[in-house]
Amino acid sequence: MIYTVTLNPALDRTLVVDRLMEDDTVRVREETCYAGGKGIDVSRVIRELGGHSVALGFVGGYGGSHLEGLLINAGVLTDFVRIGGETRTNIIVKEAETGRQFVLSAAGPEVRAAEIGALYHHILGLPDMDHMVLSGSLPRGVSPSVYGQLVLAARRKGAFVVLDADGEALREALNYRPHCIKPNRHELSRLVDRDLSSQEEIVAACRDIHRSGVPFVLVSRGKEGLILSCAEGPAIRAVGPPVQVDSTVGAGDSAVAGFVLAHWRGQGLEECIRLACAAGTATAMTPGTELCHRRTVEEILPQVVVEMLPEG
Ligand SMILES: Nc1ncnc2c1ncn2[C@@H]1O[C@H](COP(=O)(O)OP(=O)(O)OP(=O)(O)O)[C@@H](O)[C@H]1O
Ligand SMILES: O=P(O)(O)OC[C@@]1(O)O[C@H](CO)[C@@H](O)[C@@H]1O
Repeated sequence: MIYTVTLNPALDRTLVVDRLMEDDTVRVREETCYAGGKGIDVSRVIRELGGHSVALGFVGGYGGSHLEGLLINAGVLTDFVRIGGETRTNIIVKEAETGRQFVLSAAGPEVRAAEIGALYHHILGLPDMDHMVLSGSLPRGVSPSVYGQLVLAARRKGAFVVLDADGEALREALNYRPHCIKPNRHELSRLVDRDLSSQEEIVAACRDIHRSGVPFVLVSRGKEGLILSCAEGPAIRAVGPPVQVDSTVGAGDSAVAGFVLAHWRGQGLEECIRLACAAGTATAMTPGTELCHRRTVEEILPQVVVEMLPEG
């Protein structure tokens, strides 16, 4: 089974307006609400692509019940720990006239130490853990060392662990050797403490990370696709076809979902990065925080160009 962990889930509410204006009523033309947060997005895309996972993490209050209900309706299995605080709502405002999009990300509830302990023990007791995806920002009250502890727990249970985090949380977790991390270029630059722009610089940074015991680094690069750097063997690059982009929110999570699902199915690394790229590209074509559609992913899949990079 694939498990995903979202420590700070969110209801993602997208409001479409004609144009934001000061000192006047701005009417909302359309409104959508999805269960969000990075690990939850991964679970939703895995389901859309025909796979199964269990979404873990913290939910609380009416927002938490709403989020859980949305996931159940979407056919996503859930096994959350309930907390005293209220699950956050993130607001995305899209201006129909200009195409501009504003993402307002809420801090979310404070999580108590006892609640973190409950999640940790819950994870230790889970059966059949093949893959574990740890994704997203940390809620208030949770120390940056938490991902390291969760990586360790999942590794002890024999899982292949994928981590999509940033800053101190990512840096600390590397000591516990997740099998794969998924930074974008900016996250990778922060991690190695130097500016990375060219493909060669990115691959060299990944090589540094392999030396700390992480066998795979999947770097997402927006419309330039993805690079999968492997501790053993050449790096692989995937680039999708040109598409009409609407909103890239959730594209990175969709790429993680494609990679993990293909890996869970036992497919080779080239097929894993191909599905990652197709899912990310298909999500970039949907509005707001809507994620990819299976039919679009299947159309894009054969158009993704996958190639081995020369070893340097
Ligand atoms: N503008 C785009 N055009 C085509 N494909 C895109 C575009 N943006 C993203 N993608 C696809 O989605 C993948 C993941 O996107 P991106 O690199 O933006 O991840 P990210 O920065 O982690 O995103 P987020 O944190 O918003 O989920 C890319 O590697 C690419 O395959
Ligand atoms: O605040 P975090 O945890 O970094 O990210 C949360 C979030 O922006 O990530 C997803 C898109 O990647 C959205 O569903 C959600 O609102």
